Amino acid sequence: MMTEDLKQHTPMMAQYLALKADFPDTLLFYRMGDFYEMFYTDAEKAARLLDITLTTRGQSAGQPIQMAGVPFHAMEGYLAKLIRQGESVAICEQIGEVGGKGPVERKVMRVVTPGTLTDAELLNEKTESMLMAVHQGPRNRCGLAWLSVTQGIVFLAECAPDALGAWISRIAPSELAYSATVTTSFEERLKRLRMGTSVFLTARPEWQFDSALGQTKLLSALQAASLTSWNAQDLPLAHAAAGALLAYAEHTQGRTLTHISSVQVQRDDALIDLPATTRRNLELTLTLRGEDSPTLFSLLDTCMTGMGSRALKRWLLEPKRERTEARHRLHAIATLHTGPNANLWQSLRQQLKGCADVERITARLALRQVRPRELVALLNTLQKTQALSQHLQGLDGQLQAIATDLLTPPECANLIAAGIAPEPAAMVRDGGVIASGFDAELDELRGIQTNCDAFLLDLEVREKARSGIPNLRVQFNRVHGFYIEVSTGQASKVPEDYRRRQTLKNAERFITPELKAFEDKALSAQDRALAREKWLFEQVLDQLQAFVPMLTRTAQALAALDALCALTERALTLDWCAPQFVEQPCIDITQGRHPVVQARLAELSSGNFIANDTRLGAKQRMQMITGPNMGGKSTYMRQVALIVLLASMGSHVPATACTLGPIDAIHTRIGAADDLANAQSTFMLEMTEGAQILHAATPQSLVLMDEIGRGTSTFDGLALASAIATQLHDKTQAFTLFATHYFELTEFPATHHAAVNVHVSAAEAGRDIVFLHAIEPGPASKSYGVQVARLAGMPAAVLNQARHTLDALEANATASQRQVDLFAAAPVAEVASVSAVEAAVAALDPDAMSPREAMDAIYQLKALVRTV
Ligand SMILES: Nc1ncnc2c1ncn2[C@@H]1O[C@H](COP(=O)(O)OP(=O)(O)OP(=O)(O)O)[C@@H](O)[C@H]1O
Repeated sequence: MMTEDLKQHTPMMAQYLALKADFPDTLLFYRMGDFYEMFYTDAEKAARLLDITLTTRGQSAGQPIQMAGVPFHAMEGYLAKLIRQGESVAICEQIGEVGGKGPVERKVMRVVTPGTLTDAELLNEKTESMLMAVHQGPRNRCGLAWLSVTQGIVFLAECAPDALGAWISRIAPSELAYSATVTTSFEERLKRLRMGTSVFLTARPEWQFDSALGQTKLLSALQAASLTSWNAQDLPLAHAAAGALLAYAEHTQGRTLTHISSVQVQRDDALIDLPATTRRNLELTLTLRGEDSPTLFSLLDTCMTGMGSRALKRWLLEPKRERTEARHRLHAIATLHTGPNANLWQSLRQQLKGCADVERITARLALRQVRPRELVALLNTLQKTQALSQHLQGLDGQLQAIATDLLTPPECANLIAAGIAPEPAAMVRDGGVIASGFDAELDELRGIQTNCDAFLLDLEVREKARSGIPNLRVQFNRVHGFYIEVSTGQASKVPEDYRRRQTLKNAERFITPELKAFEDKALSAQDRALAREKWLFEQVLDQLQAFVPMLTRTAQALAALDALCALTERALTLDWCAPQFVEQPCIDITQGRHPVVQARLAELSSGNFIANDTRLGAKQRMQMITGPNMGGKSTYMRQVALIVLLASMGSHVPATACTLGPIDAIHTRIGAADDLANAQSTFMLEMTEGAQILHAATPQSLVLMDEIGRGTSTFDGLALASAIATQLHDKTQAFTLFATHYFELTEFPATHHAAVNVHVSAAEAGRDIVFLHAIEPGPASKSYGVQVARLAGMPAAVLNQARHTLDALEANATASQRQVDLFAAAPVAEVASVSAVEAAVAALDPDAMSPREAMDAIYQLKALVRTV
C-alpha cells in the first residue's frame, strides 16, 4: 500500500499515506473533525484491539478504504487500551485552516508509546513510567540510560552484559530502546530478559547510539558546558545510550525536552543489591500473587500526593549502601515530631493534602501539553508551598533545603493568576480559559458576545418605532443569521434600507446595513475570541517556561517532604523506632516485628504479633532456624530483612531497638514456585537461585535461606543444604538466616563457630498444637507435622494413618538409622546435649579470652559434661 503511487489516491488519502509512511509500525490516529480515524491495516488492527466497528469509506486508488474511528473526546480511554497492549500511537492533528482547497494541513504532533506516556489519564499516579535505552559497547560492556518523561532526570550507568538482567529488572522500564543493528545474540539476550515482564522492545536507528551525540544532547538539555558537576563525564557507553534515549523521547513528544534538570549516575556498587527474587519474596511492592496490597509499600505509603508516593517507592527500592542520605532522612523524621515541633508533621500533611502533581504538571508544561485546569491546580499548590516553606523556617538539614526549594518566584503564580480564569474549561479549544482583564482585545470580543442580546432588543424597539410595524421582530437562526421578520401584510411598510433576505409563507425576512454590520461583528467575535484565547494561552505557556527548572525543584521538594511526613506518621502510628548505624558488622534487633503480618493480624483481630530479637554480629553470623510448619520461621526471617531494608532507606523500623552495620545486599531463597515460563523445575530454580546467592553474597550481605534442598530426595537435599550452609558460613561469611526441616543441620553450629541454633516455639495441648511464635535459643525438639495437618483440615482417616506410620517409624528408629528429617522425631535429648558441649567448645575464642574467662569456660564445660 505504502509504495503505491500516491497520485492514484484521493488527495486526502494521499496525505494520509504520506504521513503514515513515517510511522510504518505505529498506529496513526488521523484527525478528521470530531474523530480520529484509522485506515487500512491500522483500521483492522484497531478494530480488533479496541473492539470497534470496521467500516469502509468510499474508494481510493480503485480500492475500498477500510476505516475505524474513535471520537476525539474519548481518545484517552482508547489510547490507554492500546498502550496496555503494547501498541504505540502517532497522533495526527489538523493544524491548517479548515475550508481551504484540498485536505486541511495535518501533522503528527506526538507519538504515545508505553515508555513515554505523559497524559495524566494514562499514567499510574504512584508509579513512574520509565523509558530505557541500552547500548551494546565494545569489550563486553553496555551503556544504559533511562528517564521518566514526566520527571526530568536522566539516569546513566554502565555494566557488563551479564548484569543487564539485574538492572532491567530493578528499573523495570515500560519500554526498552536498542539499536536496530545490535548482534543477534545481544537481541536474543534482550528478548529473553523481557520474557515474563511487561517491557516493550523498540529498535531505533544505529546512528542515534552515538557517544558524542549523547554528550551534546545531555549538555544542551542541562544547559551546561560539562558533565563534571554530575560526575557523569567518563561514561561514553552510557552517553551513547543517552543519545538514543533523548532522541527517541524527543521524537515521541515532537519537541526537545526542556525540563531535564539533572543527570544521575548509578554505579554498580552504590545501591544495596535487592535482586528480583528478593523484591518478590519480601513482597515489597507486589504480593506473591501480583497484587498491590498488602505489601511493605502499601503499608508504608500514606503519602498525600502521587509525587510523594513515587519518591517513597524509589527510596524503598533503591536504598544506598552509603548511609548519609538515610541519616539525613532519619534526622528529618526526628525533627518533624519531637520537641517544639511535635505536631509539625501533622500540620504539614494538612497542607500537603490536595497538592497537585507539580512534577507531572511541570513536565507537561515543558512539553506544552498542559491543560488549563492543571495550571489552576498548580497555582493553588504554589500558594500552599509558600505556607509549607514558612512552616519549615528555622529547621536544619534536609528540611532546610526543602524549605528553600519550595519557594518559587511570585511572578510564576502571578502570571497564572492573571492569565488563567479561576475555573477554566477543560480544554483550550472550548474557550473560557483566559482570565478576564488579562487582554483588552479578548475582553472586547467577549463584550460583543455578552452585549448581543441587549443590542438586539434595543434594535427591535428602534425599528418598530421607525417602521411603525408593531409586530416586527429581530431574530437569529443558524442558517440565515440575523434578520428582521415582518408579516407578509406589513411588508410594504418597511423602510427603504431594508433588504429582503428570505420569503416565507406568512412573513418576509429582512436585513439592514446596521444589522448586517452587527452580524459580522458578533459571529466573527466568537471565532476571534477563541483564536485569541488559544494564542494567549500559548503566550502564557511561553512565559511560564522560564519557571520550569524552579518548578521541578519545588516538585522534588514537595515529594521529599510528603515522603518524610509519611514515614514520620508511620513511625508514630505503628510505634516504630529509629535505627542506629554503626561501622562494625552487625544486625542487632530488639523486639522486631514483621510490619505487614502484624498489620494483618490487627486488621483481622487475630491475636497479637509476637516480637522477636535478632542478634547477628561478627562472631555469630548464622542462625539455623528450626520449628514446626506454621511456627513463624518465614515470618521471622522476612521481618529481619524488612527491618534492614527500612533502616537502610532512612525509615524507622518495627522494633524497640535496632543497630545495623554496613549492608551491601539482601539475598533470599524462599518458596518453591515453579518457573514454568522459563522451563525451570522447582529444584532447578532452587539451585539456580542458591548458586546466584553463593556467587554474589559477601560478609556484608544478609542471606535468607528458607528450606533449601526440599526440592529433591531427602539425602540429596540434606547433603546440598549442609554444603550450602558450610559455604555460606566458611567462605561467604554473610549474615545468614537458614530455616530448615533437616534435623541433622541442628548439629551444624556445633562444628561451625559462627552459627547458632534457634527455633520457633510451639506447645502441645492434647492433640492440638499452639504456636507461640517466639524465637528461642537451641534446636526444635519436634516437628508437629501431623498436628499442623490436622489444623489444615486433613481428613481424620489420613491423620490416623499418618500417626500410626509415625509411631512405627519412631519405634524402628535405631542409632544407626539416623533420622534425617524433623518430620520424624529424632533422639532429641542425646543429640542436643552432646551438641551443647561441642557448641560451647566451638564458641570459645582462646585468643580473645582473659585467663579468668578461660577458667570460667573450663568450669562451664565441666558442668555441661556432668549433665550428659
Ligand atoms: N511472630 C508472630 N506473631 C504472631 N503470629 C505469627 C508470628 N509469626 C508468624 N505468625 C503467624 O503464623 C503464620 C505462619 O507463619 P510462617 O509462614 O512464618 O511459618 P513457617 O514456620 O515459615 O511455616 P512453613 O514452614 O510452613 O513455611 C503467619 O501467617 C502468621 O499469621
